[in-house]
Amino acid sequence: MAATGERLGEAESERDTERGGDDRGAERGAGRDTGRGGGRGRSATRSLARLWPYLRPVGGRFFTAAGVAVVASCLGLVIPLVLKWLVDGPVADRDPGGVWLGGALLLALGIGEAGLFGVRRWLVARPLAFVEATMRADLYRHLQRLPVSFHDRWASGQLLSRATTDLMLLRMFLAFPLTFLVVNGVTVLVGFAILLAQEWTLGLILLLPAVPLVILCSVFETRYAVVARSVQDQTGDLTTVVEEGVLGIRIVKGFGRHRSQARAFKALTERVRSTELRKARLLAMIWALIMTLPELAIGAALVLGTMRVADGELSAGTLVAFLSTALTLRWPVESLGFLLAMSQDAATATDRFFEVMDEPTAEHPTVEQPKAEQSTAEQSTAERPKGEQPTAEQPDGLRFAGVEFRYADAPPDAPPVLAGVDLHIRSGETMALVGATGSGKTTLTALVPRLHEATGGRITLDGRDITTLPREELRGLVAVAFEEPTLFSATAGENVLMGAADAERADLARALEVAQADFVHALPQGTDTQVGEQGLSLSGGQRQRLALARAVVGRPRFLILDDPLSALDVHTEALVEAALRQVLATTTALVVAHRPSTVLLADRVALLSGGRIAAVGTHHQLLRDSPEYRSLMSGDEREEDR
Ligand SMILES: Nc1ncnc2c1ncn2[C@@H]1O[C@H](COP(=O)(O)OP(=O)(O)OP(=O)(O)O)[C@@H](O)[C@H]1O
Repeated sequence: MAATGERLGEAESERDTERGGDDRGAERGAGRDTGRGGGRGRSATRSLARLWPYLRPVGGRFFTAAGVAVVASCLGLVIPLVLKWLVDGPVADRDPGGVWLGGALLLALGIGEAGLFGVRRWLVARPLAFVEATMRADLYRHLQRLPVSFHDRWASGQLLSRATTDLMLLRMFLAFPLTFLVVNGVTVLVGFAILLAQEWTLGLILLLPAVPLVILCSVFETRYAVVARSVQDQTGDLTTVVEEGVLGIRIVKGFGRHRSQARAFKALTERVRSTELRKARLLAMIWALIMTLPELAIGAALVLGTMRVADGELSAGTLVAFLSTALTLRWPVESLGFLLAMSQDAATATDRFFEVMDEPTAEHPTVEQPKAEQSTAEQSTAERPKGEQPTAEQPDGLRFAGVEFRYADAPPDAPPVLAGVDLHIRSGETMALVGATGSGKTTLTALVPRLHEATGGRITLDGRDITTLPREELRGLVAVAFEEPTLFSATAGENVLMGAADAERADLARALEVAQADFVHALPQGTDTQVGEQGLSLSGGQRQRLALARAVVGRPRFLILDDPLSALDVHTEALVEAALRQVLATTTALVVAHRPSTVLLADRVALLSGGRIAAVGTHHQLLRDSPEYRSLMSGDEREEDR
C-alpha cells in the first residue's frame, strides 16, 4: 500500500499539466486556499494508522468481526474440496446416498458462510457508527477551540466537507474495505496453498499474473491518490460556493447576480466532474487488468488440466476442485482494485481530517508571567502618571502598552496594523475609539478577548496581563458585541443567555431591557421564539440589539463594543443609548464609534491613526485640537452642535 513520494510527485505534475489553464474560472469561489493538499509523498498505510486511537475502544468487536469474516470466507474454500470428494467418490461410484450427503454438506457450508457474514455485519455496525460520531465530535470541539486566525485562513466548505463527506468515507472504509483487504488477503493465501497442494503445476500458472498485478496496483495506487485528493478538495470548494450562495442570497438576488453565480458554480462542478471522470478512467483501467489477467490464467489452467485428465494424469475430481477453488478466488482477487481505491479515498479523508486536528489550538497559550514581562509591567507602572497607580479600592482598568499587531497572512512589506498602541481606559470609564476606515479599530478590540494575539506589547486588565489569565476567566471578564451581530439557530432567549455561563431568566429580562430589545416579547413565542439561521428572520437593528443584550447579560467587568449602534434607526438609537449609559456607568468599556452620537456615550475619546493612538481627550477637546478627528466627525458635526 505504501506509495513512493517520487511517483506521487510525477503524478501530481502530470495532473497539473492536464488541468491546463482553463479552469481559472473554477478557482473563483474556492475562497481561501488553505486546506488543499496534493497527496504528495504520503504513505496511505501511515495515514490510515492514525485512525487507531479511534478504533481502539471498539477494537474487540471489530477484530472479532474480521475473524468471523475470515472464517466465513475460508468456509467457501471448503466447498471445492467437498466437490472433489463428491465427483471422485459418490458420483464415480454411483452412490445416491453419498450424493445426498455431499449435497447436504454443500448446503450447510453455504448457509454457514452466509450466516457468518451476517454476524460480521451486525458486529461492526454499532461500533463504527460510534467511531464516526466520536471523530465528528472531536473535530467540532477542535474547530471551536481553534483561533480566529485559523478560521480566517480556512474556507468553511473545506471544513464542512471534512466533517461530513470525509467522515462518512472513513466509516465506510472501516466497515468494508479494511476488513475485506484482510479477509480477501487471507483467503487468497489459503486458496493458493490449497491450489498448490492439489496440483502445483496448475497452481503456478494461476500465480503467474501475481507479479504484474502487484506492479500495476502500486502504479495505480500512486496515481489514484493524487486524483482522490483533488476530488475531495474540489468537493470542499463546491461546498463553500453553495454555502456562500445560500447565505448571500439577498445580495445575489439584489444585484441580479444569479447568472454569474450559476456560471461560477457550473465551472466548479465541471471541474469536479472531469476529476471524477479521471478517477473513473483509472478505476476502469485497473479493473480491466485485474479481471483479465486472472481469467487468462484460469483459461490456460483449464486447457492444460483437461489435457492432463484426458491423458489420465489427473482425476476429474481434482480438476473440478481446482477450477472451483480458482473461481472462488476470483472475487477476492478482482475486488483488490476497488478495495485499494476505497483505501486511497479513506487515506485522503484521514489526511484531511488530521490536517485540521493537527492545527494548534492556541497560538500563544496562557503563560505564567515571565521575568522579562514583569520588568515591562514594572516599566509600564513607572510610565503611569501620578494618581493612576492601581489600588485595591481603585482597580487599574484596561491598559494597552506598546501593543503591536500584524496579520499572519498580510504581505511581508505591509506595515503592521498596530504599531505601538498606548492607551489607558480607567476603571469605570468609557473610552470611544475613533479612526479612519481600516485604521485597525476592530483589530484592537479583538486583541482584548484574545481573538487574535498581540504580536508585541501587552494588554492588562486591572493590572493583570491577559496572556497570564486562563481563557475562561478572561472571557468571563470581557464581553464583546461586534458590528456584524452573529446570532445562532436557537431561541432569542438562548442567544442572549449565551453571553454568560451562569445567567438566569432575571438577567435575561434585564439585558433585554438595557438593549431596548423588548420587541422580543412581541414575537410569537416571546423569548422562546426561534430566530432562524443566523437570526435572519430579524431585522438588522433587532439582531444588533439582541447581540448587545448578549454582551451585557453577564454584567461584564469590561465591555468591548464595536460600533454597536450602526444598524439602529434614530429613534431606537436614542433609546438604546439611554439604556447603554446605565450599563456603561457600571463597567469599563471600549466602544468603537463612527458617529458623534456614539462618541458622546463615552467619557473620553481615543483617535487611532497610523497604528498608534494619535490623541486622547474629550470629544470637544479633540474637535478643537485634532484636525484629523474634526474631519472624521465633520459629517455629523452640524447636527451635533444643534
Ligand atoms: N483577517 C485579516 N487578515 C489580513 N488583514 C486583515 C484581516 N482583517 C483585517 N485586516 C486588515 O487590517 C486592517 C485593519 O482592519 P480593521 O477591521 O481592524 O479596521 P477598522 O478600523 O475596524 O475598519 P472599519 O472602520 O472599516 O471597521 C485593514 O487594512 C484590513 O484590511
